[in-house]
Amino acid sequence: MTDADNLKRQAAAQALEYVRSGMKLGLGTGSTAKHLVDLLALRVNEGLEVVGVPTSEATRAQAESLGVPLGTLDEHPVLDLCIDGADEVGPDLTLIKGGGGALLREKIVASAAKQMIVIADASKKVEVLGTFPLPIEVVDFGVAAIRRGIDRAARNAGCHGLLTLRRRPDGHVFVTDQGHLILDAAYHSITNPQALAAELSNVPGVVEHGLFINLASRVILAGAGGVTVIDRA
Ligand SMILES: O=C(CO)[C@H](O)[C@H](O)COP(=O)(O)O
Repeated sequence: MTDADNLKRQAAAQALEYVRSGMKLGLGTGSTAKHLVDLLALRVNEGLEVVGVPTSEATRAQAESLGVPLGTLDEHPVLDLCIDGADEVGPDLTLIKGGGGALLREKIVASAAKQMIVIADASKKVEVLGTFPLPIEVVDFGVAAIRRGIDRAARNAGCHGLLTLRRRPDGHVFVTDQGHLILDAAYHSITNPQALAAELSNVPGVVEHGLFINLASRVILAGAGGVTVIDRA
């Protein structure tokens, strides 16, 4: 396991301390969430009783293969806790998410949870969001016009930068679990995430964006110096 992987696993292990039998749990997506599901499965095999609601087909497949009981958000519209990774953690626990392309389901699941715990290695903590390109999920219709709408909206919030259509490693266009496309926005510095989030949400064709505001209640960061838990004020 690499050092970074080891830190991700430490953060995931710490998050499991907050999981109790009987909980309905949102299960995140990505390499850190993958550790969480691995560790959760070990606890389930020891007798922990939970129902997981996965945020992606990848997480569903992993959890299913490990024997974690799963349900849908339609069956469990209120979750006790959601545990997920993040691409950046900014001030007031604002987040950029969607590096793995699951932002839409992740935001729906996090919004349905009474509490969201974010797990990450400490390198994800930033003073200003935006070094990580902001994923913006759009419909597959009129993408050139949607891009212009996004550019206008971003300017209104003091941001500008290149939008890149996300592709898979094999060069094919990346399509989300919900059948949409992702534009990755290289804004570099998002000084007013609330304003940008509001602007982007008003662009026709934008399904969701990767700014998570007022959703994370706790962040668990694992670094060389140990594990730090930060609660939202
Ligand atoms: O938002 C996400 C997926 O859509 C992930 O949580 C985010 O990309 C972090 O991934 P990782 O744990 O692999 O660094």
